[in-house]
Amino acid sequence: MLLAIDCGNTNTVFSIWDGERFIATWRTSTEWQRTADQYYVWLSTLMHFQKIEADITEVIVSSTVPRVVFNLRVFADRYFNTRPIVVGKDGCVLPVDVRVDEGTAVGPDRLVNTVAGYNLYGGDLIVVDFGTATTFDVVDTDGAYIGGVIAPGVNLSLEALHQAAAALPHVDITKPQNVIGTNTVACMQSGVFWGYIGLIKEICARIKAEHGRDMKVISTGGLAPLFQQAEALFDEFNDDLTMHGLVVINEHNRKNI
Ligand SMILES: Nc1ncnc2c1ncn2[C@@H]1O[C@H](COP(=O)(O)OP(=O)(O)OP(=O)(O)O)[C@@H](O)[C@H]1O
Ligand SMILES: CC(C)(CO)[C@@H](O)C(=O)NCCC(=O)O
Ligand SMILES: [K+]
Repeated sequence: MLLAIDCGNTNTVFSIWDGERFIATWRTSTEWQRTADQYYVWLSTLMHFQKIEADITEVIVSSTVPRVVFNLRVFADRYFNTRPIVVGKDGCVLPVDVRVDEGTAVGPDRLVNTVAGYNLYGGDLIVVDFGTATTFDVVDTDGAYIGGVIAPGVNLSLEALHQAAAALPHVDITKPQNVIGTNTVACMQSGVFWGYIGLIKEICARIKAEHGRDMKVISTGGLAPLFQQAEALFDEFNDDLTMHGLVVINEHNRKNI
């Protein structure tokens, strides 16, 4: 079975793929100090608790945080006796082209989303991922990653207001009833929520105009449904998009060996 690991700047997700479906998914915070042994204690405890008996023989990693990769390599080697495939590193071939400025290190999560989007929905896509940052990945007709947009994440925007202004509290995102807030929290939620609706609409419209072809908009990440509920911004929502991309890239590389 395959263990797929998606490390974001905030959270790391582990999923076990049995060849047909994901039989389990667990989430932990991303901490570069965590050792191989700590990963194993955490993972084996959860597997035991949920009575999951998986014979893990393959590991694939996508990490937006370079420092965690070393310990995840040790983890795969020590506990599953396998060399992991690491997206964006030597030994990992992508099934799609990457057409960006020379020397640009595209976030591996964006490459994985591109592969997943093309595999599931075909070419000419905008993939919107609501993580620490909100990214828009543009997928060409042939599946190539051809660039995109990086915007501050939703929670990051709220946190930045709180950090920078003494009188602004810590606030969670929600869909406000009105645009005109009548208290501080409602004003902040309105700014970020409706500001984000505008940001998504404007960026997608401009990408479509620049690309000059019809495009589907695919969303992923926990916050996508919140925005979709206010306006039909996305053609599809797929919460497992990144994990699906890791499975596709793993199969592509194991075949190529
Ligand atoms: N309604 C909601 N209100 C506030 N936060 C939410 C809501 N729904 C989901 N979330 C948050 O969204 C997060 C899931 O997003 P996702 O996994 O895509 O990004 P992340 O793990 O936070 O970022 P990264 O991948 O960059 O580490 C969860 O951590 C959760 O806290
Ligand atoms: C933009 C993030 C932080 C989103 O997770 C990640 O994809 C990243 O660190 N990217 C590197 C720069 C780039 O993708 O062009
Ligand atoms: K993510």
